[in-house]
This record gives sequence, C-alpha cells and structure tokens, in this order.
Amino acid sequence: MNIKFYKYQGAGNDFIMIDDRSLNFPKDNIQLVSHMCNRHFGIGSDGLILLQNDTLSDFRMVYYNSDGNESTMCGNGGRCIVAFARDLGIIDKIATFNAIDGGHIAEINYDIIKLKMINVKEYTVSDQYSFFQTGSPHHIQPVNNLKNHDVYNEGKKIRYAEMYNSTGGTNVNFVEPISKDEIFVRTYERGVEDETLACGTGVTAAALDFAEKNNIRMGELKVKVLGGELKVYWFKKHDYYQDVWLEGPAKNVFKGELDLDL
Ligand SMILES: N[C@@H](CCC[C@H](N)C(=O)O)C(=O)O
Repeated sequence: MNIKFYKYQGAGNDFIMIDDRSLNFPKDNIQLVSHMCNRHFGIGSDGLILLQNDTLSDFRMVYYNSDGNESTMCGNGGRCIVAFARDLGIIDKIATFNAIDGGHIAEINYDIIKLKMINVKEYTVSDQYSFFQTGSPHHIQPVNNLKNHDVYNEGKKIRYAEMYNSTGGTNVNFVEPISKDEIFVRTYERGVEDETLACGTGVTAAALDFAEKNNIRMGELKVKVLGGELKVYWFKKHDYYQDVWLEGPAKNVFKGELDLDL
C-alpha cells in the first residue's frame, strides 16, 4: 500500500497529516500508526492526524497519539490541520472543523493559526496542583527551576497516579511564572509517553490556571514552551471559560510517500 503523507509542526509538536477524504486510510491499525510515528523505524512524530470530509463544517479531524491509539483533542494538532487544509485549498483564511470534542473555528494569518478551543467548565484549582479538561485532561503542577526539572520521571508518576485512573490517565504540565504576562510550561504527554516540545491543550490549561489564581476574567497570556511561544486568550462568564483561543505558528516541514506491505 502506498500512503502519501505530510509532516507539520506547531511550536515543535509534530504531526503526520493524511488527506483521508477518500476514507482509504486503515484507521483501526494501531501498529501501523505507531510505526509511522516511530522516530527510528518510521517517519517520526508526536501524533498522526486524518483530515476527513464533514457534513457540517469544512473538514473533520481524527487524532492519534504516537502510541497508535485514537485520543482526545490535540490543540497544536488542531492548529496544524488548519494549515494543512489551507495548503490543500479546502479553506482560505477562516476554517470550521469538527473534532472529538466538538466544533472549532480557526483564523489564519500566514503561518500563525489562532484556534478556538472548547468552553472549559471542568476544572479544580489549588496551590498544590490543578486539573483542567480543555478537550484533553491536564494536571497542572507548579514548580521552581522548571528548566532543570525531571519532566519525564516526575510526569510519568503523575500520569499513572491512581487519582487519574477514572479519566484514562492525564497529561502533566509543569509550570513556572516568568513575568506578569508570561509563563513557562513543559508537558509530559499521555499517549506519547514522553515530554513533547509543546502541548496546545496543556498550555491552554496552564493559562486558565493562571487566570483562576490571579482572578483575571478576560485576558491573554504568553506561554513559553521548549519549541517556541504560544499565546492563550480567554473570557470567563457564568463561572466557566468561553472564548478560549490558542495562537501560534503551524508549518509544513516536508511531504513524502510510504510504501507498506499490509
Ligand atoms: N499535543 C496535544 C495533546 C494531544 C492529546 C494528548 N496526548 C492526550 O492523549 O491526552 C495538544 O497540543 O493539545
């Protein structure tokens, strides 16, 4: 089987993109997806995304983690698939699409993609740690000296902690303030089972945690990640977060073809 693929990255969170409007991709083949995402034996990426037709919006996004399993929402993947849809000529400067967590809108300004995230209603905040459901589950852990923090080992412990068994585990974000309008975030990602260079739903969760703790109902925050910089906008109304937007770069890095014996 011959599979055409495209590779995109958003702040260093990288994805294989497949134009699956013909529904030909063997979407239940976990081994194939994890093989394609493997950095040594495959193409290499944090995840794989199918772009499919949708009856109610411009397209549908189906997201898989690099372990080969379909998962919950990916914010950077969402920004990347918008750039992909633009490059395929499906959309121009505005996109609407459906994903596992519902409908999304995005605005395109060359390589900068601003994606509207779901309303965030499920969260608990404390000085020790917080939890936000931003399309994917996110534990937020404040730390000092984040640059030298052992994100892999500490993240793994929390990701498999008993308290997250019921949500199928969690992603883990370690957070340190930089200034009054910027934070630094490093994320251990569920399903990649490693630290990634950026996580969009994680950065969104960390920004809303900042908003809660500083009582900022409407605002924006710069978020430094290992792969660059993202920005989150929010508006809290009726005790939940709406108008939550994630902004940052999303770029095509290369395209190719994979020849497989299936
Ligand atoms: N990289 C993502 C998050 C992807 C989903 C996550 N690994 C999970 O399974 O919960 C992002 O940018 O949001």
